[in-house]
Amino acid sequence: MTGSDYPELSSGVFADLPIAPLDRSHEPELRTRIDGKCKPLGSLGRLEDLAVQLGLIWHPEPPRTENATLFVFAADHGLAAEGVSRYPAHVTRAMVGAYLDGHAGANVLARAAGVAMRVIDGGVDAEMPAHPDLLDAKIRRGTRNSAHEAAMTQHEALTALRRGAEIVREAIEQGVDVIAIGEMGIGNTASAALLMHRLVPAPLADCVGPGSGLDPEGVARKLSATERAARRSNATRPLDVLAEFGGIEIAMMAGAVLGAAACRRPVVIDGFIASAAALLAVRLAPAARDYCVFSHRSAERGHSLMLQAMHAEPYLELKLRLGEGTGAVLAVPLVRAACGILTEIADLDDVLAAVS
Ligand SMILES: O=C(O)c1ccc[n+]([C@@H]2O[C@H](COP(=O)([O-])O)[C@@H](O)[C@H]2O)c1
Ligand SMILES: Cc1cc2nc[nH]c2cc1C
Repeated sequence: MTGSDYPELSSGVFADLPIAPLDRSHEPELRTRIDGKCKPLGSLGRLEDLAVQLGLIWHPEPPRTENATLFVFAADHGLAAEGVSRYPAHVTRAMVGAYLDGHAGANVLARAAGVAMRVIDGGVDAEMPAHPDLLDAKIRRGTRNSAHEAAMTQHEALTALRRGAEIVREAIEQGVDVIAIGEMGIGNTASAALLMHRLVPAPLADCVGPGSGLDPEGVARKLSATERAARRSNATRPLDVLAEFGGIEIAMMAGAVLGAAACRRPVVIDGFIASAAALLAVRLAPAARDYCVFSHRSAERGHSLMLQAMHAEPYLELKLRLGEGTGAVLAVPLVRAACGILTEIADLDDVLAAVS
């Protein structure tokens, strides 16, 4: 970690993991290599920029993208009691069961993309039965209701951040090349909207949307619940904003971004909620932005503005709004393709030499 503003982050898991910005001095050499490939100059468009990003992340080694893992962080939200979601809170634990059974949207899309998947209970509001594929990292059973009180203590928020970073660091040590992050948590678009409101910053009305499917009346109810939460605290410092408006899974995903960046690995960001976590990570450690690959533009209102705040242009526009990391895994084949530009496409000189 860098930034003396955050002595809390300079201890524990972050102490030995400083996040270095990418060394852009290697960019011209990477561009020259890509320009020398057997294709018209610039013809692979934005994939070439992604190849450069991967080349810089891995420099001086060639990039690797074979082993990709999606981390789905699950947690509940006290704010759900305010009627901010179309769906009841117990959907969170039901969906964790579906991931473990292997038949949820995330499982199917991850398999289609050749991405492994891990499920983390960061704070589901239930005693989850032990399961070999479920990582128990529960901080507490859901956050507190941020319309009435802080969602988390500073200690809980920091513990969740650290745990997210640790999970990713261990995975990287075991050979994961590409990290993808996603989430499950009924009510978490309200929490993400509050983080966005303070961290972009932007008016709440530009941050709050239908989430998993509220009608206009529901969106108005969600806006007034988030306004009540916002009136309770004027926090703007990222760690305070996180503790106030919470999201244990959001904290863990932010930690995952910081962990991936510290270990110099690309981290593929899913939709609205995962992007709020990336925004938090970037506000804590701006250099973490260099390691983020923004997968898709969610249909959720506010996502475009949030992406803009990070100067991010996502690769896919599929009107997805499922979450769970579904958009992130769909972008992994693009990440692998971009890697192949550097590592596999033949040089034009060699191709021409074969016919001369
Ligand atoms: O990723 C997105 O852009 C996205 C947009 C809307 C909803 N979701 C998912 O829906 C849930 C949150 O919706 P809500 O309405 O309960 O706040 C949560 O489990 C997310 O994974 C996800
Ligand atoms: C069924 C269901 C699955 C989800 N996955 C992510 N958010 C979700 C919300 C609902 C309601």
